[in-house]
Amino acid sequence: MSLATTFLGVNFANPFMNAAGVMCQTENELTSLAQSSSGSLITKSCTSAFREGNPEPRYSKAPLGSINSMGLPNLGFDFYFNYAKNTFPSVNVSNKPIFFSISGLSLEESTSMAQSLCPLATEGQVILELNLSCPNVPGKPQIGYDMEDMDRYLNAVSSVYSMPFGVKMPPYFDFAHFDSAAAVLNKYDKVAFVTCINSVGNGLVIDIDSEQTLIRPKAGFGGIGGSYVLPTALANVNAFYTRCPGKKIIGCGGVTSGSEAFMHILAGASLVQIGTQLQEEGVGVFDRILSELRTLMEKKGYTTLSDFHGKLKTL
Ligand SMILES: CC(C)(C)CCc1c(C(=O)O)[nH]c(=O)[nH]c1=O
Repeated sequence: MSLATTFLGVNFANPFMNAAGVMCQTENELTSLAQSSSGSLITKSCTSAFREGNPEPRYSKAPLGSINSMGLPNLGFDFYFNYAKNTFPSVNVSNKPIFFSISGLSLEESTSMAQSLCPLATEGQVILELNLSCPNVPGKPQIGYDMEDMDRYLNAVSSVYSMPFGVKMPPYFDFAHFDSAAAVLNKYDKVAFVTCINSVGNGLVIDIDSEQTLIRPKAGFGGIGGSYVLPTALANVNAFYTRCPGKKIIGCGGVTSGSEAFMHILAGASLVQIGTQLQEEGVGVFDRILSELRTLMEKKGYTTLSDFHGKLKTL
């Protein structure tokens, strides 16, 4: 029985990692992930400069998951670049790969960061995940929801970034959108993987006792994660798995146990990110979910991930 897998030519001891944004903003958090049982890790989406982010409370647990409007708090590109280049190798006791998330506030900022990151990627030290939920100009929807802007973004990054990279996609809910988003991604061979999904945007969770919102920013509106989003996450994983045959899929959304991880892999995910459950449970979640997935595979007679990867059956 092995949970090992190869992704973009790199060996992973297991398919699990954190979702960008969760437990990956500071050096201590990143090192805690580096020394956890995860197969890999990813940094908090960064901007060029340090960002304070939104006023707290900006994250809250909710009955079936979580809500957040963090506002992109991060220590700035240089911090994560130096962490990946200099600090990570010294704390990476299990030689696990590290992903690097970028979310510039403009096409120019993201392109500039990608260009600066490229040397580290060519040395095989990082894998870029470009966050397409990044903000657009006010009045326009996030990049992932504007196909022309997404095309321009990928064209700009591809022209300065010489290595394969991936994109973090917002959730889609309409077959016309699965089709049009996949059509844009399939124009770029350098887009080697697609991470589905980011949080389901602008939900509203209400506390009935206080009659208040749970978070302060945006009048309580925020991205929804956790069990609430599992069916949408699985649909997006499978929709892009079938529409982008030349690309790998990373699944993210609603993974709280080995069962949901199994579903993501069955739907087409090669790696699986854990967000809300990691935030709530801590890094022990990786040990628990690894054990649960092993037990489930044993019960089903599977010995490797490829025995069931992408093999979802329809009726
Ligand atoms: C939502 C943005 C602030 C534009 C990007 C960062 C981000 C955040 C965040 O930092 O608020 N939260 C998420 O659930 N997903 C994200 O991609």
